[in-house]
Amino acid sequence: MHSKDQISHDDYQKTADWLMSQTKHRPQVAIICGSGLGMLADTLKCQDSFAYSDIPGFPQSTVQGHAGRLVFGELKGKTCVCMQGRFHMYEGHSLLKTTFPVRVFKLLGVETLFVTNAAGSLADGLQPGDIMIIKDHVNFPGLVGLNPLCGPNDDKFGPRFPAMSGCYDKNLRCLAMEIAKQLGVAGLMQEGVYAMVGGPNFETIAEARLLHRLGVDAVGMSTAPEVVVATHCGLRVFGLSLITNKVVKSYEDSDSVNHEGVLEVGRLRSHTVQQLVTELIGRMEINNNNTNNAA
Ligand SMILES: O=P(O)(O)O[C@@H]1C[C@H](O)[C@@H](CO)O1
Ligand code: HPA
Repeated sequence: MHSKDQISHDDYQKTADWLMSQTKHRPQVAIICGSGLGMLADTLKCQDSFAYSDIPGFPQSTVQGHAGRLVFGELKGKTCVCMQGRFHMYEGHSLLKTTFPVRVFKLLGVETLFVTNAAGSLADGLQPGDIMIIKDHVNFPGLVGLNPLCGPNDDKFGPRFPAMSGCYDKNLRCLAMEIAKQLGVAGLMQEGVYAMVGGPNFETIAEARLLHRLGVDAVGMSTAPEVVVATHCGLRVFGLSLITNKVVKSYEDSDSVNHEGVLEVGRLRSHTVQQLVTELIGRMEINNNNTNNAA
């Protein structure tokens, strides 16, 4: 990794300190909103919000459907911070920039990270509009060395060789399914494996077939680097993929996916995703094992 790509502990701390000087909220939960899912942030009470362009050190969002605002507020008695817009590798950000907010959240005292994304389904049982609870991921860029943890390890955040088994918290996954039953939306939900590809192009048919054979249930262009960095620094993680399209796996199929269609399904399911996340945040216990929470 080139030294100009490095971000020092002080750089993260400066951004965290600036945010703490601008808001009284001390978040326990951080939520990253996927494409078309930014409305989650609108439900926070007593909001303080900041354009990414005003936050020292923050990258900028360039993708349609990612507003570029950090929103602090209360949800069901928990203090939250919500990213209305995330950063993707394909936008040209380094992976450390892509995941910059996650370490800032850690320094703000966050103990649980919620990640949401839009994804295409490979599993036959997952239809557009379904919601997949992420059980595990395949980090394709990571497997070939495109990993935000490459380069010198920052021991203050976590170990050189962090385990990734169990990185999607099992208790939260079970609670989410229980809540889905109570909300009457269990029929839309199942657990599955998410794979991150680099994008920005959608998959070829041969790539789709390969992913399917490898056991991938849904594919997207984000999330894995954020989860790797969150797990490295000890955050508990919960993830949801909104299935926005079926990935074309047949040469006979004339369908093709586009970003507008992805955003449209996001709008259609926004209410359900919002209900699920809100209930889950309300009912989950906070461990307060993030020592920075004293701030
Ligand atoms: O930010 P997410 O992962 O939800 O965005 C997905 C992947 C691409 O950025 C975009 C394609 O439509 O949606
Ligand atoms: N492939 C990759 N990323 C995506 C897709 C897809 O089919 N749908 C939404 N994000």
